[in-house]
Amino acid sequence: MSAPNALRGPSRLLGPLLRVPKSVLAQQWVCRRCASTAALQTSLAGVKSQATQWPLDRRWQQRRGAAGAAAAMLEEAQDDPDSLSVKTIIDNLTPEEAYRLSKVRNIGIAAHIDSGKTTVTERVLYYTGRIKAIHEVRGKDAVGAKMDSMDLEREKGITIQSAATFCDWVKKEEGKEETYHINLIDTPGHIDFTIEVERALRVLDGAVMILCAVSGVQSQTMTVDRQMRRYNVPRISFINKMDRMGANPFKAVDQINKKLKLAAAAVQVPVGAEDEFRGLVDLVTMKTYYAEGENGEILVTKDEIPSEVQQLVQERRAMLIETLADVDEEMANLFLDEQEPTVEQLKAAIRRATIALKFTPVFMGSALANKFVQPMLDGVCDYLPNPSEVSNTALDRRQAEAPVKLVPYNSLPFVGLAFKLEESNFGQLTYIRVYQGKLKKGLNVFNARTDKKVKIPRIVRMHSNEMEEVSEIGAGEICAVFGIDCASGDTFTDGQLGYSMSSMFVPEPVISLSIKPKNNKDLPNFSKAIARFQREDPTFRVHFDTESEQTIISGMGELHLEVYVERMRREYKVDCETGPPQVAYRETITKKVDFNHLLKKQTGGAGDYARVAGWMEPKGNLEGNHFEEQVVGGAISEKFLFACEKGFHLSCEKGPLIGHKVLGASMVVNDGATHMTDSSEMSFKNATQQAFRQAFMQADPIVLEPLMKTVVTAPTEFQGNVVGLLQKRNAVINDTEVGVDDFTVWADASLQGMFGFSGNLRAATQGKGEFSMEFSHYERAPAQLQKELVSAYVKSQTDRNKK
Ligand SMILES: Nc1nc2c(ncn2[C@@H]2O[C@H](COP(=O)(O)OP(=O)(O)OP(=O)(O)O)[C@@H](O)[C@H]2O)c(=O)[nH]1
Repeated sequence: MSAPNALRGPSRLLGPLLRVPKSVLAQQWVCRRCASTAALQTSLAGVKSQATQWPLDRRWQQRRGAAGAAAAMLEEAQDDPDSLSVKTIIDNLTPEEAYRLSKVRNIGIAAHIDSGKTTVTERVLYYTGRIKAIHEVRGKDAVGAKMDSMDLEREKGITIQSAATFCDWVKKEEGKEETYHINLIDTPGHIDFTIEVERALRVLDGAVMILCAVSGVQSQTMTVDRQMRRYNVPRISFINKMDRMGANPFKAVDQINKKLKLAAAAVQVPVGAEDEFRGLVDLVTMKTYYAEGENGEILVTKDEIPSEVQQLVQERRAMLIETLADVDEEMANLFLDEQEPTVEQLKAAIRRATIALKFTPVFMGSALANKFVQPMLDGVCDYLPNPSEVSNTALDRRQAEAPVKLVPYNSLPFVGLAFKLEESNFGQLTYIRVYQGKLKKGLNVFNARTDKKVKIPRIVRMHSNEMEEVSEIGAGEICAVFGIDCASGDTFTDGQLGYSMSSMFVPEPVISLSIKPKNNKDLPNFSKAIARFQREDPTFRVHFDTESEQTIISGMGELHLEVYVERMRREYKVDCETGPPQVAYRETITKKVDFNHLLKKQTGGAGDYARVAGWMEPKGNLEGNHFEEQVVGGAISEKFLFACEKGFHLSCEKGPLIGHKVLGASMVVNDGATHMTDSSEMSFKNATQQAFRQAFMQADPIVLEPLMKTVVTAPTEFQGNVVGLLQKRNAVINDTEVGVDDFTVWADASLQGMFGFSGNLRAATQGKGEFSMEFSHYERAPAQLQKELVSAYVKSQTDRNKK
């Protein structure tokens, strides 16, 4: 049996847009080979037609009465752009709804690898009474932290999947107690699992950015900073590991200001340092806290500020006020009038500036030493927005995709976004952020992409891998539902609204491997696992390469793919064989070339006739490819030109030089000829593909390779070893920073050159070095590498033709 035509060629890492129909076919093909129709169906279900037919505006008009004042207000607000402010919405909330929302926080915890996200989250759960005992990441009791529920996470001591939980924090202030409901997502730090951070930040209203008190801003801090900016997520910062030798929170504050270019100021000053770290002075209230109790659960507040930090407290408080005055008008006025702000004025200014994304207040503590996670939790309540203070919009597909504001009223029609899928023992679990209206058990909801109606059978609140069943979830909250078939990023509405929300940013994979089960009897489980992983993780891609007859998995890095191979073994009992990792090369052209190509075949019956002429040239950038027709006088009719364009895009999927995708090529067709009977869409498509191939090869084609931003950190004594390792791999070192006991190197390195680096680094640093790599851009491959790749491709083509 031969593979479908469209799939001929490896097209290793198919792009997300063009890929949709092709990957469906690819999955079909993989699944057919694996003889698993169940897997085929599930794979297909994930990538249905993008075309959406909206249900008519059926009940909306009739229901307006029922939705009441809120709906009328919203409609008015949508009609009048000036009234579309968050303030209008808040001012019109009923007191009950305003109160409910003011006590909700949806937050994420994001940071560089090993900064202590999971350890902090464990303390949050403990202090809020969600768990009864503290267990450590890689702890001696072998239980492991609550949020690292996967065995693999506990063994490796890293977070692989983000985990959601919720808790109630009773904030005590001046004898008053207020309970806040916090939905929290702990995200992985490793760049290979970056999609988990993307999707969490897409739906959260605020974040806690954790930094290590010794290392400060690290490479992944910069990545999460970019991600928080991408989704406009306000953040507070928490400097963890204050107990470590060399801890310097103010260096980290400085780095947030300078490296992240975000105004930051400490809102606390430590009392004692490193293993003597014992207290904190709050610069807003000017009170001192000490942690007592077996697990630091008792916070003792004192009015006196210890004499040894009094001067530092004055300096740092002045810096806090000055920094705020730079970003907040009210504070600037007080500052200019030389007035001392009150506690309320300071808190209000920090809150305004944080929510306006202009400032981050910096808290500090040591999660492992059970010190001062509670004041950070107060900071979440005081300074991060509630759901009604964040602007969320959808596109109204019935109104030419006009942006519409989503309002967290319970009484409005339901709108929610499925941001994460996970297979559980009870079936597919879909995490949903409810933006508007209520999600109720038994409610019929419509998937905005497929327009399919589904009934919500079960709603749960997640607590890591445990769940609590609920009958409804209010606007502005996060939950998970069972039994709905959808893809990550799908919008659900109750059918009255034609709304669709933007999905999260999905980075392109850069590395691939061939994979097959060691044992043929495992094929059905293998395809089941592949279908599941693909559905859950949009950065994990699979296609079948018809030339090598291999299944190819692609992802964000070696660790990413390793984890899936390991999960296949553990969760599906399938041992796999994998090939060496492959790089997602690209091809492009470097000069302009004219073409004039005639396809003419007469083999009895209807022939093939198509002539296409024009030119190919570099597009000027590497963002996709470009096709244009400039035919005058009807030399080629409209429908044949459409076929030419199709031929062009097909050619770009598999370049003539080494069979990888083409980037940055532009093709203009400005002339041609048609035959009365022998011309067809097929002949024009084929003629364009042939012209493309010839012109491409004359246009000095080159291979592009992915360059990776690489950051290595290790104890200073290993600096020579690490630099030597990087140089051996032809990395270009851009910067080095030597800290108290660690040093960090920033380098640009080719992905190919970095294969297997983690093993070498481990050996060269006694396992103490760590590194991260993130795709930066494509760059021309060295001539020798291009030569090798071209000859390997030519050989594989010749071998194939001989078969
Ligand atoms: N000294 C010290 N070590 C800490 C502190 N907090 C966490 N650690 C340790 O740092 C290591 C990493 O902690 P995790 O909580 O797993 O860090 P993470 O940021 O969740 O890690 P990833 O999700 O894998 O990026 C563990 O060995 C912790 O015990 C702290 O306050 N002080």
